[in-house]
Amino acid sequence: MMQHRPDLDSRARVEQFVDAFYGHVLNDTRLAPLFLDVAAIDLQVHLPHIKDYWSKLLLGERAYQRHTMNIHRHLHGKQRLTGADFAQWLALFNATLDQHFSGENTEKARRIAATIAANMRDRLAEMPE
Ligand code: HEM
Repeated sequence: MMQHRPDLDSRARVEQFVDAFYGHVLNDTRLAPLFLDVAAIDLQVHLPHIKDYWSKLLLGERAYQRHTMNIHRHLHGKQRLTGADFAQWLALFNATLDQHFSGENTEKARRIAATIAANMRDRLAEMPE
């Protein structure tokens, strides 16, 4: 029997999703070093921003007001983000959704992530070496 999976329809669900997604990302041999070595993020600071970000996009919360593109430009300046990096990021994002969530907002999250990832990848690719 197909297990019932909840939708990303509350702050608590979005937080669960982000924690599960980062569980994958921070164990991924391609992506983990970008977070832990290149950017050397403090998870206690970073994760609340990511939770605010997805709560804004999926639930219309207003807390997130930061310039995500500039943050990735800065990262890209330290170590170039490749098409393969973006493909892996998106694969883990979708795999996390497949495992735990389903429904309208879950599908919306897939569409938004794919659009923003492609846009970010293309804009960064235009940056001079
Ligand atoms: C190759 C793919 C990606 C990698 C390796 C990556 C990596 C990172 C890293 C290392 C940071 C922390 C930067 C810092 O604080 O110095 C960050 C921040 C962030 N990323 Fe990404 N990212 C990727 C794609 C994306 C995409 C596609 C999105 C959105 C759909 C996204 C959303 C964010 C957000 C919201 C922040 C938080 C910025 C803040 O307000 O502090 N990232 N990312």
